[in-house]
Amino acid sequence: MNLAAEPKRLRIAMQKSGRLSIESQDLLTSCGLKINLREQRLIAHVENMPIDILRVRDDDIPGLVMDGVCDLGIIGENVLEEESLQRKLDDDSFDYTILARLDFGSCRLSIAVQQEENYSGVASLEGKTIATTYPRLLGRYLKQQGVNARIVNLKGSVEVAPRAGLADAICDLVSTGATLEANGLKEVEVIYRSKAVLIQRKNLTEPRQLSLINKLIPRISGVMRAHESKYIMLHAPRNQLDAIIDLLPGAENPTILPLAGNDNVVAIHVVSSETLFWETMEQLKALGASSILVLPIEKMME
Ligand SMILES: Nc1ncnc2c1ncn2[C@@H]1O[C@H](COP(=O)(O)OP(=O)(O)OP(=O)(O)O)[C@@H](O)[C@H]1O
Ligand SMILES: O=P(O)(O)OC[C@H]1O[C@H](OP(=O)(O)OP(=O)(O)O)[C@H](O)[C@@H]1O
Ligand SMILES: [Mg+2]
Repeated sequence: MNLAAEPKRLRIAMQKSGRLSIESQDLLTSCGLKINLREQRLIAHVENMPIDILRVRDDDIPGLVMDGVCDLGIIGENVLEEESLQRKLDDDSFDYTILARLDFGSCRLSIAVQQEENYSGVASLEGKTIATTYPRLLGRYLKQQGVNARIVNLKGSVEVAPRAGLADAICDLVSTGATLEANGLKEVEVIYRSKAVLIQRKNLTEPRQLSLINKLIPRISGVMRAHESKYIMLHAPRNQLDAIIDLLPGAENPTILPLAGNDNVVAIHVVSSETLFWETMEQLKALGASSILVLPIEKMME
């Protein structure tokens, strides 16, 4: 067998274990990739497509894609942007393309100070020490704000730095704010908002790989659209049809079906682009609707 003539398998890097790993894997699985992750291996083969999944620390993913070791990567924008800024400073290459902004990994990079501190704006950080895992993003923000502060680069446990006397403030990822609260800190400035993204390396030219990517992208959009959408079914009295349809979010073209043996009631089926809130369900019920079902949608293609 002539191995050199074998087309290369597409390599996708994703986080092995952490905040992005389950959703990255679920996304790929929902796109039809059969991934065998039973073994704790670095590389997992996709059984039904010429794709390999590399499972690594998230910090390594931007570099693996920028250096062309992997073709695609799923990564938080915060880590991607930090790596890009670092590479710019080092005069290193930092080329990539964002193929899709994903619907998970939402968080913000924020500056926080001790709860009892009298914070009066970003200027009050002048001359202070700020601990962070994101020195380049923080450095860029402080420069834009014209503030001189000392940045202490920590790889973890940033939130304990003020109490440990290592810093006056921190700059760390926040989602619910529970970590800050548990450590006696308050969020005072949001400096960056992040989501997970799918990135592609530059200079990817192999036709078979490009056609695989062109197949994956609409599937990813379809999965994300399905996550946002719901299939709603209900029974409605005919004389309240208009009022009921008005209450259904995104129900431009509902399907109206007759019910056997009852001319006064119809079934309404609708794909809604939004969640149906309990309040709306209660209003529907008050208008005489019954048997209201809200179902998740697995896949969508238009
Ligand atoms: N609280 C959060 N809520 C939502 N997304 C988050 C949250 N914290 C982090 N993220 C996103 O998930 C990414 C990975 O976070 P995680 O905490 O798993 O990283 P890590 O500890 O550096 O993992 P690794 O061991 O792979 O280096 C972050 O870079 C960010 O994009
Ligand atoms: O605002 P919250 O909802 O509390 O989330 C914020 C925390 O989440 C992340 O850490 P994670 O829990 O992933 O653990 P890690 O510090 O080990 O990465 C992040 O580094 C914060 O510490
Ligand atoms: Mg990491």
